[in-house]
Amino acid sequence: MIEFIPPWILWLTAILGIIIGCIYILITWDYRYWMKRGVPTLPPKFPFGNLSDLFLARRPPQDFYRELYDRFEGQRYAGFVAINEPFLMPRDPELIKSILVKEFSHFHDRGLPADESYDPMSLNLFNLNGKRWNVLRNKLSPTFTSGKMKGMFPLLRKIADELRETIEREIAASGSEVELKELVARYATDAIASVAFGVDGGSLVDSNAEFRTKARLVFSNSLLNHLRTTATLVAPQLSYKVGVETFDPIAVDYFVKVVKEAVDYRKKNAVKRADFLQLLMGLREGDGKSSSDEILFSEVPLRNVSFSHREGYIAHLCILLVSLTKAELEAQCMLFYTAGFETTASLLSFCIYELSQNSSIQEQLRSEVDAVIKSHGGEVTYQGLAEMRLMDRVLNETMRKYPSLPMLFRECTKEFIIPPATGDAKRWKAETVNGGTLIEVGTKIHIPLAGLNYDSQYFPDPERFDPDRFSDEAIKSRQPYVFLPFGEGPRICIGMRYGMMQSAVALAYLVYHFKFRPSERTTHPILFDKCSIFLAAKGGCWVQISKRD
Ligand code: HEM
Repeated sequence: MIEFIPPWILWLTAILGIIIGCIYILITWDYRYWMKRGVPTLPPKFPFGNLSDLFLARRPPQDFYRELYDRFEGQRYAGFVAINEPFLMPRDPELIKSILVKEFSHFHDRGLPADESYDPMSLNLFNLNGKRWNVLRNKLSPTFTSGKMKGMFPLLRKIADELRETIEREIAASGSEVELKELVARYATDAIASVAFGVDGGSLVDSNAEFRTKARLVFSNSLLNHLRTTATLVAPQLSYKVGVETFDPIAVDYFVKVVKEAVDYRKKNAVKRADFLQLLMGLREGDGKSSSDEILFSEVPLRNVSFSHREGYIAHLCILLVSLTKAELEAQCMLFYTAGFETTASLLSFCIYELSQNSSIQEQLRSEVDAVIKSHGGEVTYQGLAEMRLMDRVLNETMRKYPSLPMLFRECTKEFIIPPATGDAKRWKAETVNGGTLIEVGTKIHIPLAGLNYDSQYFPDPERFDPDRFSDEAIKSRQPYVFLPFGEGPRICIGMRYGMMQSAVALAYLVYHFKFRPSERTTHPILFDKCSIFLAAKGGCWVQISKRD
């Protein structure tokens, strides 16, 4: 038979065989990485390692990380492989604290690509590493000071009122059954457009406004988008090598155009606003004095810096003096735009879904909102929001049950040894360093938020929606570092306070004007979308909404 096969086919088959063989060896080379170190693990499978279910969208990311966490009950940490990159999953809150805070100098990066030649959008604060991140973080921190937040408040209130009007229109046109996720995403999109860029997003008025349709592209739950996000987050090195882009290129083009027009308009008309875009424009033009840290830094004379630190000091100073490039400015805008709506939309929609299922909590919250609004002259005010204690607990409990991201990630940037603990299983001496585990530079860390949030030793009866878990006493009596919806340490979410305020304003409006009941279109307990690394309900988040009398 073989003589009938043309030789070129034989050659091609042989070459293909060799290529596949090489890829196989390359990917599986380190599959015994954790086993060799005596770290609890599961056998990886070609080609996705331990993350096949995540990559192939066989299980929602939230459920996936929860199960991975639960399988290693009693262990302080476990090790896995994402395609060919080893990652550590810490379970112990003390170890988590070390990684995020105490030993931050060993774990200051997320290990994501940040390289203009690969993708200019990767130069954003979330991706940036080391000193570049540090400098930019200091420069951007003034975006959400208390003063700026107060300034944003009237804008948010106006958009929350537009949300109310839109829901009323929606009910009048299509009945009381409403899909909330998209509605509140439109609110959050318009809010960030207005407070950060001074632009009218117009997506509440028109669901097909370009600002919204392009935003949808970034977080669409298509398999392709799922592969892109998952690969960038959990196997960044490989994604970098194969050129996976950070955001959808059509959305990027549109948004870059919007930012350019806004910048040109402000320059041409000498318009200045106290917002994020203005801050960035100042940095772009070299007016970097807005960061208090920077001023502090430049005021330290060189002679006062110890000799061993001079090199770092000078390097730092040089970076500070360099203003933001055009690509850096656009990358920050794109990140703030996208970070601002998906997380808030997820939080608000799950929150209202839970309120629709728990009518007594809904009523208690409504009583609180009514009372505070009444005591503030019939208005939702900045001060009034701070007085809504149950509101804060309800939002926190929502983030416990529905964390936007199923895990936090870091990369080890300086060798670290996890010290042994008394309860650790016995291991061969050769596997350990002074009885501890050596974490090598480049090792990725995935902190399983979804697992911690449902661990019954920290949150008894975890499926129950119970805002009292976040009363002052309950927080005090709980082990710290088990609830981290915004992350922790120097890389904590920069938009945390704004995200909470934006959600609270909308929730106050919604609870004040409407009542919510369960809809049969969304199951209870909720099923999550398998194709979205950001937590999303499968088929949307439906509730029955009626106007209050
Ligand atoms: C409810 C709303 C939000 C949630 C739940 C959320 C959650 C998170 C989480 C979990 C992280 C990773 C933190 C870590 O690794 O320790 C993060 C980082 C970040 N978030 Fe948010 N976020 C929200 C809203 C926002 C908003 C409104 C913005 C901006 C307008 C924003 C901008 C960012 C940025 C820039 C980072 C990267 C910070 C850095 O690496 O220095 N987030 N967020």
